[in-house]
Amino acid sequence: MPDGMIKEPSFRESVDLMFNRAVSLMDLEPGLEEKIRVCNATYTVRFGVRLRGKMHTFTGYRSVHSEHMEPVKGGIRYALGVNQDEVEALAALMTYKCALVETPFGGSKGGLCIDPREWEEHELERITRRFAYELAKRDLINPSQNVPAPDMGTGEREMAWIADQYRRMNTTDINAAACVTGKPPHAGGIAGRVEATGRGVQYALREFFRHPEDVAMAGLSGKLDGKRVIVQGLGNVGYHAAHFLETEDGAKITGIIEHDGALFSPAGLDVDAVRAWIVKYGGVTGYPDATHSSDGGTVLEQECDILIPAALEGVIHLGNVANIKAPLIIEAANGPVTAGADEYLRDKGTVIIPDMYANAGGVTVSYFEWVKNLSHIRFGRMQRRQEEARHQLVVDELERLDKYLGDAWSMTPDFKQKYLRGADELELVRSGLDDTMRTAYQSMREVWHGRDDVTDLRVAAYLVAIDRVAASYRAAGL
Ligand SMILES: NC(=O)c1ccc[n+]([C@@H]2O[C@H](COP(=O)([O-])OP(=O)(O)OC[C@H]3O[C@@H](n4cnc5c(N)ncnc54)[C@H](O)[C@@H]3O)[C@@H](O)[C@H]2O)c1
Repeated sequence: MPDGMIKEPSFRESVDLMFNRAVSLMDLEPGLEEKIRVCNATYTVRFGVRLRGKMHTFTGYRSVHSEHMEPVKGGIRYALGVNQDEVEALAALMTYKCALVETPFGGSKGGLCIDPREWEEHELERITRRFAYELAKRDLINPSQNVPAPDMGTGEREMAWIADQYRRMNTTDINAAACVTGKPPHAGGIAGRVEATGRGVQYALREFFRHPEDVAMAGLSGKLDGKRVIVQGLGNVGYHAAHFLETEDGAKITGIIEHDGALFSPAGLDVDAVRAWIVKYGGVTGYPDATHSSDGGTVLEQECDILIPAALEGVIHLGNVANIKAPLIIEAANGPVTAGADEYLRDKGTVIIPDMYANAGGVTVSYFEWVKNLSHIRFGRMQRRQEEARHQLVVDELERLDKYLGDAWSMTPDFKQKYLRGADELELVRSGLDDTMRTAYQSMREVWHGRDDVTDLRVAAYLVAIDRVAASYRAAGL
């Protein structure tokens, strides 16, 4: 967070400032700008759970930023610092993110003030079920109105509890599984959701590096191979991004910053080994094959090619921005750069791939999961229909061969299966995600390069997103 000396806007104000910068370049009809910007409603709940012999009171939030499309969508965060300003900022980012990647949702976000590490699993289950009950009875969890997902401090396990709680409260709702996404595969989830946000970060970087002019704007050249990367937060998003970049693109992860300090190794860290150490010991302290610093901030400021903040908001602020050396920052976390730091970096020429695009992989694959749940059909099978339509001639030919060859098909089972059953779910999810990340990048890029008054990707992303939200308000006649 900022040094005490420097007063910066809150997270929500920071998001609004970025929004206003984009709106000043648009020609929206009077009143529409405000309607889009404001948060529609935030529900605060305080509930008690009897644990360890006494009653504990917990505070939670669910904020609905925009219902221009329903259901609204956004994760549930478990962290001690959760507050109304934060959930409203995150809900607003969800509205713009969904519009940018064209998932048909409004924006929402929730949070519970809790340190999950302080509680046993069975205690967390009781707390989560009670929180889910409080939200579901007000339709703040509902397959057609409000669909949560994982965020910091939550994952598949919590989503399975939430889905089960909703199902118990709505036993006749045939679409109950679609009330939340990010569920484990055996509880209605979809392959590839856990990795989705980090995978999306990788796809976003691959798309960026497909455009040498864009790469040159960051003062870089070449491909991802050999690029020095520093990652802050080796949780769900940071780990998957770092793991895929290291193992599939040849990037060198030179720094990893965690809650208890940071590791640095110019030769490159073994991401899986660091992750295993964190899982075992709760942090990076003591990890043997790197230089350890108890002050994570020093590694954030190290030389590198790509900086990936993947933990908290507001980590690059007016107090440290002058020391940030990375020429390219990809915002895997939501809001890691404050509005003031953003302006400083823009003036310096640092290229920032903004959060609303960079971490949209999660909501994209959540959309696939929601569609899968509502369709009540195995995802691969549904996709097969499209495949078949596209390859109708091939399918006709296969059927003809089927009749002709009969049992002889057993000689080529893989070939036949591939065509007649469709690709497997993970393959489909990954290709759908890749396609989404490419298309969204193109839409931002057209604005970035196509308008003289647009000099950065963040404002380009806001322009595309706000334009789409405005169009849906106009269409609805509001
Ligand atoms: N999970 C998702 O699908 C998803 C989707 C979109 C955006 N995001 C955003 O990505 C960010 C991370 O989410 P996540 O799901 O990976 O959370 P997570 O809880 O899985 O991981 C967060 C990691 O950050 C570390 N951390 C905490 N405080 C830190 C500090 N001060 N310095 C360095 N590291 C610290 C934690 O120890 C943990 O390893 C958040 O901003 C979240 O809103 C997550």
